[in-house]
Amino acid sequence: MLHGKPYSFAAYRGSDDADVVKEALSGKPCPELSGRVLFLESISHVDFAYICDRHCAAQGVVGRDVAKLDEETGFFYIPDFISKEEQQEIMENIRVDEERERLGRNGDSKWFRVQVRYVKHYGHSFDYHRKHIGTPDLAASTEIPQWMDKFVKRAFELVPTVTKYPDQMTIQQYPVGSGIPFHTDSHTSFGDTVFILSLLTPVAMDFRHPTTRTIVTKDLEPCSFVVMQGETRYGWEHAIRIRRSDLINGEVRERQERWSITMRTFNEAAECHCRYPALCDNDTEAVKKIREDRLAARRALKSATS
Ligand SMILES: O=C(O)CCC(=O)C(=O)O
Ligand SMILES: [Fe+2]
Repeated sequence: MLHGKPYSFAAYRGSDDADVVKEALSGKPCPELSGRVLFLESISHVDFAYICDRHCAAQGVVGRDVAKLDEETGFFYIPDFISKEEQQEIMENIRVDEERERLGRNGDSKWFRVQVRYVKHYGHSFDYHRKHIGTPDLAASTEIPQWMDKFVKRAFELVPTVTKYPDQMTIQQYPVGSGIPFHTDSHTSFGDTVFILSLLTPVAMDFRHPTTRTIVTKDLEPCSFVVMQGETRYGWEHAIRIRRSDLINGEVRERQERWSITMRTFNEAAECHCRYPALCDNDTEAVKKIREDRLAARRALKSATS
């Protein structure tokens, strides 16, 4: 950037939107600027959620300045949700399914590496590049495994606000030192409830509020279960920091390999009408296109079957 030259920044929700604008405007005379030529460049590290939510807060869209996450704000934490024996059972089921799937597919695996962690999807896959539901071939199966059934039923019993049976599940393996960057689970990919079952070792999960930048750290113990709904699910981001240890109650705790199982419901309409626009992907060009494509597919199916 040259000194003494004026620059402006525009924030987009994703690089696809930024690319569309660049393609349409850059290097061309702009009638609104008396024909002056605009030169656009894109960068990927502006924290658009922060900028956008500051703007929304000024308009009173996001009102609350909370520094706590609890059941009132949609954060449910259930320690010892499963027993150590059940944890063993789950790890064994993961291993057995893996063997069966490998045999069925001539050794082809549905485990994928994302940064340093490994992920495997059931029911619906997730495309981390597009930040939305991925193609069916990337999922290990069209349903979530039957061996999770009793745990889902347990969640229904323990958390009365859980009302929908999940149809998407992701198993993740976190090697020591790995994590997941700050994100909110895509609003238009999934419904209003996200489950996290933590396996084998503990980890600190950070939640970040986009307006206040408050960080709330929750320690996720092995065998614990988290339900995220409402404000926690839609209005905060969450992350597991990329590091080899966590500071818990003033003590350094070395990390060990961790596993997790997350479950969600598929958002068929790909629409979201939440009160948290800064973290919502409802109005992005990419999601508008997804809605159009799904509608076209439904129409094509209808005309083929009528
Ligand atoms: O593994 C976890 O505990 C959380 C994973 C997560 O946030 C996600 O997959 O969206
Ligand atoms: Fe997440």
